[in-house]
Amino acid sequence: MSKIRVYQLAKELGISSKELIEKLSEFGVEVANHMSTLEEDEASIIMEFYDIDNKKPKDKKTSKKQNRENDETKGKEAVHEREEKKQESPKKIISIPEKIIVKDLAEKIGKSVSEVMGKLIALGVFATINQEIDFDTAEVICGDLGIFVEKEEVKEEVEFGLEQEEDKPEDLRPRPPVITVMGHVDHGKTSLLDAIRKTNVTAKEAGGITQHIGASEVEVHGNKIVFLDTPGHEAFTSMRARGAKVTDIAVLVVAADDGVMPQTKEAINHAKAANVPIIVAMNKIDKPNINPDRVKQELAENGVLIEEWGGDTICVPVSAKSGEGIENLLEMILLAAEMLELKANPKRLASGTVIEAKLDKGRGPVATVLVQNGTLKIGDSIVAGSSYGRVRAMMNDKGKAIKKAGPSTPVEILGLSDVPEAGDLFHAVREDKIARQIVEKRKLKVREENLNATARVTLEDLFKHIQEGNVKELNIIVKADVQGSVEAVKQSLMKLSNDEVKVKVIHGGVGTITESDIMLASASNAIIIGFNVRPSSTVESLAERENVDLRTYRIIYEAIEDIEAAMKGMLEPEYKEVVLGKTEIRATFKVPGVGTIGGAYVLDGKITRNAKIRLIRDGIVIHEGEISSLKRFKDDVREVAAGYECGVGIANYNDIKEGDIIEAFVIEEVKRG
Ligand SMILES: Nc1nc2c(ncn2[C@@H]2O[C@H](COP(=O)(O)OP(=O)(O)OP(=O)(O)O)[C@@H](O)[C@H]2O)c(=O)[nH]1
Repeated sequence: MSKIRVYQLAKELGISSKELIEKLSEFGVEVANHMSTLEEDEASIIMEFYDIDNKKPKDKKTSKKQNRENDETKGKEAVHEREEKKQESPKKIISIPEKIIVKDLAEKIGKSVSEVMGKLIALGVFATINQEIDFDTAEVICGDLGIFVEKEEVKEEVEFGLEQEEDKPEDLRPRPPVITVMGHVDHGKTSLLDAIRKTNVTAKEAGGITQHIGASEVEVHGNKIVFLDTPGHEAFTSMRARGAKVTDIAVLVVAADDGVMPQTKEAINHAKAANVPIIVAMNKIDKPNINPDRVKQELAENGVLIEEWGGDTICVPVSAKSGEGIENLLEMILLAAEMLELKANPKRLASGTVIEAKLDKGRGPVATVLVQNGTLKIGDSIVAGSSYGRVRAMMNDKGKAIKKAGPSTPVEILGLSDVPEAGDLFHAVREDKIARQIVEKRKLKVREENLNATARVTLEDLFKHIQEGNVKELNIIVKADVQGSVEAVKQSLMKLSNDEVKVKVIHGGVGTITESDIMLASASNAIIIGFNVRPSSTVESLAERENVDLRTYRIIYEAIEDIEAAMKGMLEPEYKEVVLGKTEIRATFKVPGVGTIGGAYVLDGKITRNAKIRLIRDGIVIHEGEISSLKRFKDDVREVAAGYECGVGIANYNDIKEGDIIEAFVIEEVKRG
């Protein structure tokens, strides 16, 4: 038997937890309450005392005969109890939340409040009728009352009314397909999108200027098709990674003169992984020396078998340059969409995905959203990722203000509190309050996750995170003494990006490392790099508390080397710096033939004669070197501890001023575990 909770053991013994707690106390085992855990030996003392079969305390004087009689009666009772169970209806399991108010629990399980409270008191829990009890306690009480309960999975959606009820079949209407264009670089994705939009410019839209909002609608014989403007499988997959499923059909652009290339293969795999059907647009057919058959062969080799070769993938020859085949491609898209029977319910509250978002100086947060179900209207309260608000204005892809947007409509919206991220899902909700509550809850969750130290990136374990696929972006904050260094570091760091990890400098600035830098790093899981700047002790301890990896360097290339090595899993910090303490210069004295000596006070830690030091003025390192003399009164000393005064001389350095801080440190070898 392993560890067991008091209430569980009480249940096994068929006694109340209160009774068990009292009994445990008699045996010298003090427990706090019914939820306390008992060690194996503690539990076995009690098990020995109680006869588990009888569920009664053992009476040592009971004769064997009596025991036999007891057994017989017990047998009879058991048979009777069986018979009784047969007549009972099957037990229902009641779902209750993580926390529940006493009277709500009573109502839920169909018992009187006094009955529930009675059980609570028996457990040693003195809760009032309006007080909350946790699931574990509720489970025990319900168990005593012969009711099975299970923990309710409270989904945010359900809690806040985002619950997606099944649409009724009669409410469903056909909706336009949403297309992503993918393919190898230079095979003509952008040209194809442009050509498609051009074929669609009607005389009414004079000048044919298409507003760039992240997605555009084209109309073919009265049917709409929506194209996402950001071509490429990276955008497609990054959305998908965020849980958004936006694309109905992928158009795979393959240049007829080039064939299947590495990114074509990637695009195929990404579309397949998402279960999105592919239509091949064989582009550049206007060019001489093309070989469509070879391209089809290569496609087949990569798992895309086109119709004329017995497969089910449509292949349309096109030229984005001359416009040839574009109409045909659009018709084929409509045909394929028809097969998919895409439907949505325009009657419900809108939901969909954020396609693009930015902060506009004049208009505030601007987001392009694709409505995927329901109808979005001006004035609707919405929540998108960690932002919420009311739709103040809506604009379609032609730049026209609109009042409502149905399924498969891309619209630019104004009115959000913050800039959401591409790939965030959005929902219209019944009232502002709900939107706000959802966002507050989401932000709290993000913060909690960020506080989870194990999720933090440090250079030491960066490689491991990369290999496990946990890190796709390495966020870095750069602080330096001069702007030139900030820029230089930023540039060099960004160049370290590779296929697996994007190195991103999320913030850079001149000056010492501040508390706000630490909080930014903490919220964005970033590493802080400082050049010739030192954090104050307060900032250092905040970094420690927030588990932020903070590193300071004197030479730029050393930082770059460290990060590069960390990304390759070869970081070998054989030595590390250990700060001994900080000493403040309170006066200076010129000593002829020696130089400037600082009259100093050790603020924290200690200063030692053989330590290395750096001289810090207003958070900026102005000198790094060694101590030339350390004295208390007239005597040379090896070290001076916090709270004592001393005289400090710095080797070959005289520019010491009142208020300067001397940070003493030693270099220690790091034992790599
Ligand atoms: N002859 C000919 N050239 C084309 C055609 N389509 C595109 N091009 C040319 O091919 C080159 C690449 O086209 P893009 O549309 O920029 O290709 P892309 O796939 O969007 O490229 P990235 O955006 O860089 O990935 C450009 O020089 C186009 O003018 C076509 O149908 N015929």
